[in-house]
Formats: sequence, structure tokens, C-alpha cells
Amino acid sequence: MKNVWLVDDDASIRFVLEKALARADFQTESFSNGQDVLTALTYDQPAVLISDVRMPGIDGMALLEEIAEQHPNLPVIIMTAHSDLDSAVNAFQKGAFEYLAKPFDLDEAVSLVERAYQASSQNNKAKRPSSNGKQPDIIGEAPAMQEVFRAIGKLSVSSMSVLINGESGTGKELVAGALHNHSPRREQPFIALNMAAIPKDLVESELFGHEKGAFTGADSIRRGRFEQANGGTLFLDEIGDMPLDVQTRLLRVLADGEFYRVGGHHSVKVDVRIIAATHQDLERLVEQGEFREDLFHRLNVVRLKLPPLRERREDIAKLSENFLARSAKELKVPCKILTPEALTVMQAFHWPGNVRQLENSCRWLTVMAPGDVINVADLPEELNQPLKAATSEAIEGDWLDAFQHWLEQELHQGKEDIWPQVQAQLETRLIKTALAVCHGHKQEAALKIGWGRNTLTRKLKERNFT
Ligand SMILES: Nc1ncnc2c1ncn2[C@@H]1O[C@H](COP(=O)(O)OP(=O)(O)OP(=O)(O)O)[C@@H](O)[C@H]1O
Repeated sequence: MKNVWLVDDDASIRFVLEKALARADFQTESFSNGQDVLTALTYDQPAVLISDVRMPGIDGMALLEEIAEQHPNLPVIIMTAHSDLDSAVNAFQKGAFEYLAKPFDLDEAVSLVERAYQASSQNNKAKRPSSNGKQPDIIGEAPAMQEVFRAIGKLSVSSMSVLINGESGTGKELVAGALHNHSPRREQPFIALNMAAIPKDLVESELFGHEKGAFTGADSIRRGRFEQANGGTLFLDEIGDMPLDVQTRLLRVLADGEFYRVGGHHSVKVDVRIIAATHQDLERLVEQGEFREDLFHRLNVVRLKLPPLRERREDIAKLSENFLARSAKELKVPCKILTPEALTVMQAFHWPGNVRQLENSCRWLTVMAPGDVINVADLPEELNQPLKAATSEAIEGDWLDAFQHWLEQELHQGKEDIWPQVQAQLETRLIKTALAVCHGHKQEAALKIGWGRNTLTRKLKERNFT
């Protein structure tokens, strides 16, 4: 029978779920506390159970634990208003079938119940192991971040390759660390390496190490990152920047589990999980022949997309609060708070440097804002310039018109493959101007552009800046 039990001390939630589930042909029975459910389970069992986390008496997690022990085949969906990584991972580790962040969409809730019901009738509920890994502090209530948390929970049983996509500063390394900390490899090393930050001719020895005398300057044997990460996880950031010959070697290691150090004659065996990240469109790089298709497929087993901050403005309040508290603690000063108006300005900003930029702004505010309450006038200049924004819109119109004019001419003259030229010119101007405005300070210039510092370093090299 399609019967579902609902447990929540909030009658309004029970009511809306009862109605929505009834429309989808489920029979529901509602409970306001966990104890009543445990009692009822001694003589009956539903196909699916949905439970809130916070309830007086036995809470959702305790109920889940009890059910996992006494009724392991009963799928439980956990609802929580505290939609952070901790509740998601905890719920999965305690055996929840799924996790539903409040406020939820009713259609989404019903389709989850449908899936749980299918799983229950096939009696194939997967078991999840427990984990004691340190839980990193990833904040995100936006639906896209909930997806990421869900994936971290689901992947916690496996060592699959994961490919993380996202602009600079969106938290790719943080998520890679969380994937490792919630994996069976958590006791082993997590090694992070940024491809964009290593000169191309050193990438190979950085990854695979070298033997003594392999090349000039190799005075002693060196273990590469692969060996250092043995048993654990290797996080390869900016994988799109990996030179093609190194891609070929990487592919071979992934296939055979062994490699040779540079200049070496005997193979080294390793067991390493790869998590790769990029801000680039790897499919496009594959099409352009700059990224090996076979390597792409090997890395792209599971793909996680981290949205830019401007697409999850609902997270800005909590992130700011957290960063203000963190920097106050670091600097041993009282924690500042944002006025609602200042928060509104922060939420309206487009954050080209994403969470990293927000974090830096909060650090700046902790030092620079005069009082304990941050007003609109205290915000950094770039966040707080409605007038200038209007002017810049006009300027934007002008240069785009000029650009279009130039573009039309070029195309009419039969020019092809124009993008590399446009990109090179734009990037050169962008870098020069940002560096000039920041008096040559690279980190600041990168922040202004909205790139990571490593990206700027790489572009400087590519564009032959000295
Ligand atoms: N959701 C989040 N919650 C809390 N802190 C975050 C979050 N996302 C990012 N951060 C913080 O923002 C900073 C940038 O994150 P991270 O280095 O993981 O970004 P990234 O995408 O790897 O950047 P890049 O591509 O430039 O290397 C870090 O200090 C990280 O702790």
C-alpha cells in the first residue's frame, strides 16, 4: 500500500504535505512526535517515513538511528530547516534515504516520496557507512548548494572521480576537501595542486617526482604529488591548464595505477582518487583539441557545478555573518554586524570574485568600519556606488557600440576565428588597467578582475607580461 507517515511538530507542515501527498494517491498518517512513531512501528510499518529534525522529545536524527537499527528497510526522508552540510551528511550517514531542506517545493517533496516508495517496494535500500571525518564549514542554502551537499553525502561511500566546475572563488577547493573528508580515504592525505600555478615544464616532475640526475638541478630523488597522495585524494585545480603530454601520462596512471618518476626506470604503484576542478568549459577544450577526450571522460564520472555567488544571493547574509565572525575572532576584535540596508547593498552587488571576494570584503570591514554596526556608508567603495554604476552603464554602452562597429568591419572583410584575437586584446587591456589601478599589486588586481591570483599569474605568462 502507498502509505506514508509524516512526523513533524509543526501542524501546518503536516497539513500541506498531507494534501500534496493525497493528490499523488498516497495515504498519509501524521504524528507530532517521534515517540508515537516508534510505538506505532511496533505494530505497523509505512512504505516511507518523512520526519522533521527538530522536534521536542526524540528528535529526527535519534528517530532515524532507531529506525535504521530496528527497521532497516524503511526509507526515511529527513526534513531540516538547518540546511547546512552537517545536517545533510549526518542524515545520510545515519541512513536517511534522502534529505529535504526547508523551505521545500511541494512537487519536489512528492517526487522524493515517489522515489523512496519505489526503492522501498524494490527493497533495495543502500546502506551508508558512518564517518567521523572533520566537517568543513561550507555555507549554502541555495538549491544549487543543497545539490552539492547531497552529492557529498551520497559520494561519501565511494572513491569516484569528481569534476568540479565553477568560477574562481566559488569554493571548489573547499568542496574537494569536504569530498575527501567524507570519503573512506579521510585518514589518508589530501593533496591539492593548481595546474595554472606551475610552470609547464615542471608539471610533470611535480606530479610524478623525479630521480636523482633526471635533469639539471635534480640533485636528489623527489617524490611527486601522486606518491604523496597515495591512499588519499589528489585535487587537481585548473585541470584545463594541464599540458597535453602530461594529460597523456595522467590518463595512463589512472588506467594502470602506476607510473615512472621522471628519469626513472622502475614503476611506482599508487592508489589515488582524483578530484579535478576547472573554471573552463572542458567540453569546448576537448572540441578544440586542447584537452584529451578520453581523460575528460575518466574525470567526468560525477560532475558538480558550483554556481557563482551572484546566482545564489540568498547565501550572502549567512556567508557575511560567518566571515565577519571569523575575521573578528582572528583579529581578536568584537564582531561587527551589517545593518539591513548594508546587507541589501551587499546582496545587490555582482561579486565577480565570488565567495573569496565576499570573504575579503568582510575582513576589510572588520578592520575599517568605524563602529560595531556596519552602515551602507562604511562599505568598500566598489560595493557602494550607485551613481558610478549608472555612469559605467553609459560607458559600457559606448565601448560595446565601438566594439560592434569594429567587429562588423572585420567580419565583412572576411576575417575568421576572431575570438582568440578579441580575447587576447581584451585580456591585455584588462590586466594592464587593473595592475595600473592597483599600483602593480597582483593580488588586488586579480580581485578587481574577478580571477584567482593563480589565474592572473598564468595570464601574465601567457600574454608575455614581464
Ligand atoms: N560555501 C562556502 N562557505 C564558506 N566559505 C566558502 C564557501 N565557498 C568558498 N568559501 C571560502 O572562499 C574562499 C575561496 O574558496 P576556494 O579556494 O575553495 O575557491 P576556488 O573555487 O577553489 O577558487 P580558485 O578557483 O580561485 O582556486 C576560501 O577561503 C573558502 O573557504
